[in-house]
Amino acid sequence: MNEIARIIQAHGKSFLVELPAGRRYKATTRSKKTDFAVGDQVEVGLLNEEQAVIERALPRTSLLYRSDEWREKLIAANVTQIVVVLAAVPSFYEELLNRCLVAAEDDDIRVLILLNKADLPETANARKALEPYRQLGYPMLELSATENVEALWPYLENHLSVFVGQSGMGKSTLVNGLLPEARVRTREISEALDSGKHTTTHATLYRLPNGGELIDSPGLQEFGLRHLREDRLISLFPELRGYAGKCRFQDCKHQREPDCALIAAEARGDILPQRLQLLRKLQSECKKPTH
Ligand SMILES: Nc1nc2c(ncn2[C@@H]2O[C@H](COP(=O)(O)OP(=O)(O)OP(=O)(O)O)[C@@H](O)[C@H]2O)c(=O)[nH]1
Ligand SMILES: [Zn+2]
Repeated sequence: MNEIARIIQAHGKSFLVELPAGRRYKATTRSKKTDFAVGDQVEVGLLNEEQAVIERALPRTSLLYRSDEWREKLIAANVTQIVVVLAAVPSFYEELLNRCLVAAEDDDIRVLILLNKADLPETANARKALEPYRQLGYPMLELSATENVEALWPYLENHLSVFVGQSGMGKSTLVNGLLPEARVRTREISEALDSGKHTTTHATLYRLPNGGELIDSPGLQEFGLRHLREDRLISLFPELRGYAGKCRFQDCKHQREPDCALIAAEARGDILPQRLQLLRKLQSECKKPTH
């Protein structure tokens, strides 16, 4: 008899799935099909006490992935909130933050910008750099994972959240602070699946005591968004979308065309140069609409 399970770890072609009551199985796929992600609800057939086969994924409410010229990589499925983890040290890439914001808008996912390492004096500058994003309406929280993570709990309630951020921003430290026991347990499982290799390079889903769930994803240096449709891009920038269709030329690329509404808005200081810059960059990276 088939059961519905949740993928809680993905290791290439092998997966760890969990039934609602908590029982875990190593799972493989029937065919070569491996495009399943942590967070997926899947129908599985149980082979024995330890092993299962994934038959298919149930429809997803969201799918977060990155793509570049060569490949696509699934990050997480069914996520309802992206927690972008940033810190002043090592310094964060503002473009990566912006790419997360765009990806979240595309999938209708909520965002929380989490400025970690609040104990460091450098945090004052990072806070200043992030102020424009707060003004755009993105919720922001500042804390120190090594000191106290309590302030994060209310944001995680009733969400399937994913931690996204560059290496070194403190994602693992946050998970340790939130769930000291779960983390150790998962590392053991992870090592078993990987036949003893010590690794923390896999996304893992944790159930939270308050009803939410949390996915800790490996550090991200790049967030390719080639899969976004070029004609939808401007709508993924909440403060830019109002300018759509207001340029002199209908097919304006907002580069140096005369009477471009976006260039004018930037000159007035109404929009952030780095946001317009990313829009332009994505326009040249992304999928052309097919009519
Ligand atoms: N001062 C300070 N250091 C922190 C804080 N949180 C994490 N760190 C340190 O930052 C470093 C990186 O933390 P990790 O939790 O390993 O970072 P990560 O984001 O999980 O990195 P990857 O596993 O590479 O993706 C470690 O040395 C932590 O001790 C904090 O709140 N304050
Ligand atoms: Zn324009």
